[in-house]
Amino acid sequence: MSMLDSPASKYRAYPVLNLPDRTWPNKTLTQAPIWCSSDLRDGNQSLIEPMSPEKKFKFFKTLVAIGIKEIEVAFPSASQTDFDFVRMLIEGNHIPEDTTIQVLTQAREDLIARTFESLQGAKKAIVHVYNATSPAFRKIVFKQDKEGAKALAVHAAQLLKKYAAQYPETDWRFEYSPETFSATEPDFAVGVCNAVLEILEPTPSHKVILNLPATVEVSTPNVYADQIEYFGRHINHRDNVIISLHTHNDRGTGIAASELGLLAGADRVEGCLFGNGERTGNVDLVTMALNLYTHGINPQLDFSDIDSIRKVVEECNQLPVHPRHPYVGDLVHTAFSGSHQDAIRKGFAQQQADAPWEVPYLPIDPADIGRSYEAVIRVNSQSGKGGVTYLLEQEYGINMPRRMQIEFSQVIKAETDRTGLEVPATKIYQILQQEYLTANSPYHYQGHRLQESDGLTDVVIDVLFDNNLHTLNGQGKGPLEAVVSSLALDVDIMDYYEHAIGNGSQAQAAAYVQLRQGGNKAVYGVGIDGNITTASIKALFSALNRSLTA
Ligand SMILES: CC(=O)SCCNC(=O)CCNC(=O)[C@H](O)C(C)(C)COP(=O)(O)OP(=O)(O)OC[C@H]1O[C@@H](n2cnc3c(N)ncnc32)[C@H](O)[C@@H]1OP(=O)(O)O
Ligand SMILES: CC(C)C(=O)C(=O)O
Repeated sequence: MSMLDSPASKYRAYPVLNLPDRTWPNKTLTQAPIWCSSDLRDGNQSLIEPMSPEKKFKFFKTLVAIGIKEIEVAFPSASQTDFDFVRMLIEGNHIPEDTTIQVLTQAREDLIARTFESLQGAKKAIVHVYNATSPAFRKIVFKQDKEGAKALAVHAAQLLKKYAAQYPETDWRFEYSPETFSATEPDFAVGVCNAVLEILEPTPSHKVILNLPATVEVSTPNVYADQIEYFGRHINHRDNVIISLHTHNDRGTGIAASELGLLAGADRVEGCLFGNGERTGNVDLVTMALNLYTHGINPQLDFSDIDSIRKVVEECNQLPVHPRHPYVGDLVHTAFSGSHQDAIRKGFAQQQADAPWEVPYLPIDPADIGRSYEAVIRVNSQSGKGGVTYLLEQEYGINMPRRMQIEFSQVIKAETDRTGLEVPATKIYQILQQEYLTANSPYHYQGHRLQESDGLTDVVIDVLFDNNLHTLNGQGKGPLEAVVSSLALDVDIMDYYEHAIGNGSQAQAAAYVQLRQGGNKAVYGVGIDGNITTASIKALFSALNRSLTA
């Protein structure tokens, strides 16, 4: 078997809705939707090993801490484990006042009865019932016509009311999903939902949630948005209905579909953290929320410590989050390539604390979600001077002059080309030491004494040369000129730069000297010392030795 030359013989596009007066393309998002996590139900039902009660409880507490107020915690009629989990939450009084648990059931009386039993004693709860309504499901799974599918939904709604009446101590809310909504004829989906509403009689205080799933994503996100806008226009009791989105990601556009669905008038989003869920996953609530945040909208969810949340999710789902996953992946705030690093480094340098975020290539300030800046720049053979410079600045306080950045990045490039590996900051500093700070041959500086008179500096320098101690004498307008004069070599100083590393009594001076010796090409040397003059003299010898041994 292989791919078909003519896939139309096997696959076809789903019909699209004719909605020429659609309004959603001209809208923008201005506020967060109602969020509902389906991690403990849709997420859980798609795992290789469903979560243990302990893991579910840990996940539940994490969802509460994030600030999610509606949490689909189980499919209680599916298993004793799920049933017991709901009981544990209720009997253990683990549900915060401002949080509502939600549970799912098929539209079957035995399952609905068991579902209500699991919720006995809850202060409030959402019971969510579904049946698939699309032509394929009617034909293949249920062997029903349209009337049959509608009757199943209506009967389910009647059962919700019947069983809710048996547990009057609970404040009940209801949710109905025409499963496979996005593959259902839009007018039929509206018809089924209107019939359900006639039974459930929504009110302003007890709105009914109509959840419109892209159970399998079958079209481009604009088609889903048209379906949502059409639904919102035609559904009865619109003011007492919460339109909820539940997108999956089969075509890779689950987030786009939910975002466009919100533009099209939806009020609520169901999904899972980091996009876990059946097949390619449910819509990722974290990405949706942080997409709002990076447009300046408070998502009403807290991801200030995104890595701790990821840790819990990975542990509970036993699935890793991809290193390229938006906002949270290990590599998503990291630049390896030279031009990105250069722009990021300049961006950080120019970013004012209270100004709008404007660091190139970083759509979010990693610090806002608890990430350090450590991993923002990493160096390999794709990197340039910006990355090397950034790491030395950040990790070691070394701030090389521009021309030395160019020279030193070539040294690092030679290393990355040789090994093909990343070079971490520690290794970069080690190379700086080997190449510059310990360039002690043939002149190994031992110490010096200075004397100033009449605007001139006299210097006496002790150096090891050929393993013998030599004392050199020189005079000049400053220490460096005096040292150069002591050498009796053809040396021109081309560039000099110095700065402090750290502050207070622990501060050190870093000095950079570029010199040209004889006909050799100009090279840099670096010296670091507690004394600025000593740092400069060390830098001069570092440059001289590098030139003589080049
Ligand atoms: C898109 C979604 O994610 S929907 C949620 C899916 N989640 C799950 O299924 C997880 C939990 N499910 C389960 O544990 C089981 O499927 C149960 C307990 C619900 C039902 O188990 P069983 O009674 O053994 O039925 P089974 O799993 O084979 O389900 C298929 C039957 O349910 C019927 N069915 C499927 N969906 C529905 C529905 N929403 N309402 C009513 N009946 C339905 C099918 O037509 C089929 O009936 P048939 O046996 O008469 O042909
Ligand atoms: C039950 C429904 C909401 C569902 O999970 C889906 O359609 O994906």
